[in-house]
Amino acid sequence: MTLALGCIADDYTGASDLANSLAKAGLRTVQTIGVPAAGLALPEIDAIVCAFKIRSVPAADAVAAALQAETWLRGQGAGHVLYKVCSTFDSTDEGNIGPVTDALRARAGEPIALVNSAFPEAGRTIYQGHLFVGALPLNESPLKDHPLNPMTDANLVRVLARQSRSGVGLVDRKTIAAGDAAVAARLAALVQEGKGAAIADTIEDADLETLGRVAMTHKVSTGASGLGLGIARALVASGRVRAATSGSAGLEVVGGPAACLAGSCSQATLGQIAEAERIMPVLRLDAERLGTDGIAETDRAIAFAGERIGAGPVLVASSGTPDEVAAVQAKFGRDAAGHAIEAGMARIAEALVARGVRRLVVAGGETSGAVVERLAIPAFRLGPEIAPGVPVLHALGIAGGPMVLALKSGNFGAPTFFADALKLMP
Ligand SMILES: Nc1ncnc2c1ncn2[C@@H]1O[C@H](COP(=O)(O)OP(=O)(O)O)[C@@H](O)[C@H]1O
Ligand SMILES: O=C(O)[C@@H](O)C(=O)COP(=O)(O)O
Repeated sequence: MTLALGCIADDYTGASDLANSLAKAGLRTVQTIGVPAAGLALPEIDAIVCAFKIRSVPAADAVAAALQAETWLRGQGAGHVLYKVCSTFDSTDEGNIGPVTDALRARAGEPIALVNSAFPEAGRTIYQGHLFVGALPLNESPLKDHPLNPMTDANLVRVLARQSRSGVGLVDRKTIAAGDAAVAARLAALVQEGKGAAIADTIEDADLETLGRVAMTHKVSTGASGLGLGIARALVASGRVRAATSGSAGLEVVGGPAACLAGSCSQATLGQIAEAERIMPVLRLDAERLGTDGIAETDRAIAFAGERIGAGPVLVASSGTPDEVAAVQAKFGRDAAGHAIEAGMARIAEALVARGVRRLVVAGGETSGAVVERLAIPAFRLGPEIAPGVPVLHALGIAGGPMVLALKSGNFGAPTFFADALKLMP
């Protein structure tokens, strides 16, 4: 197997979002959880997305994981490695986008890395280095209230510079509209100025196609699904990959009980939980009690779901409003609160799978990471798309028969997302 593209994703929902974009562009794609064990049989594929949970861990740990994956992906033949980050640039001044990009670039011996988190299909655009979420600058969007990485500056050149060893420059829209040679010349000029990373503007998919072609002339880049799409289209257009009619599988019946878990506190997920209350039993966890008496609170959820899953899907949610999140964080601290709640969600998932659940929907990137790690699923192949950036995932390499999951980025999906997902997970 020779890979056309190797990807390292900083969270699990982001990984499936990217894998979905690559598959839609015709690349045969598999998502692995970390670097897979040597024995895992992979089908003939064009791209691998190695999913990690390294968005909110200490920078040194994120760098170590990414470098390990880079070595493995290069060993599989990947000429280009894309570091997949969130389209809303989720990070703090400590990292981890800057430290990992610096490390991957140094490892590849490249003078500069293109960095672009745009995903126009999901409303993420970049102009003069400023990231917009729909019509709002990042710092005015709901991301300002993210429980782990509140985004308070829309200027990605500044945001990345604060967390990078290298200087950061801008490739503006006018340069991108002028084409590949103009972008290459701008990157060369930035290298002369001593910059090691370049934020690139993007308003529409055509910009991503230019950036994808230019990225492929380098060994490493950093971006979200949009840049992945640009790179995939460049690979197909250049003839390096023959596009499959569809890089993902169609609808497959798995059957058995279904459950949904929500740990995202995004506005989108809060709305989706409210909507789900119209069609399925919903248990709202007491987040504070998860911190003080996690076993009792998760036992309550396991009993609630266990009594009902025979009759239809159920939803268990820890999600809270910004004020509720602030209160829990004031009591336990930001990281400890997040860890305790994630551990609770993982325990509930494990118990529900032990009770026969084979169809599982999880909302939230960190939450999905905690759940998938606990379930020890080594890899996924792609199923149909539920919403932009959210595919159905078929578990590979597990015992106990087929299992499907949907790992939803907190911000993604229509208000009816939980029902939409279950419809495509029969
Ligand atoms: N009620 C709550 N109070 C405080 N933190 C919470 C609450 N519910 C969930 N969390 C934590 O908030 C974080 C949400 O992150 P994540 O799951 O990645 O969602 P998103 O996809 O929206 O970023 C997780 O660490 C989760 O454990
Ligand atoms: O790029 C994106 O927006 C998503 O792929 C993603 O990474 C979302 O992260 P979470 O919101 O933490 O799920």
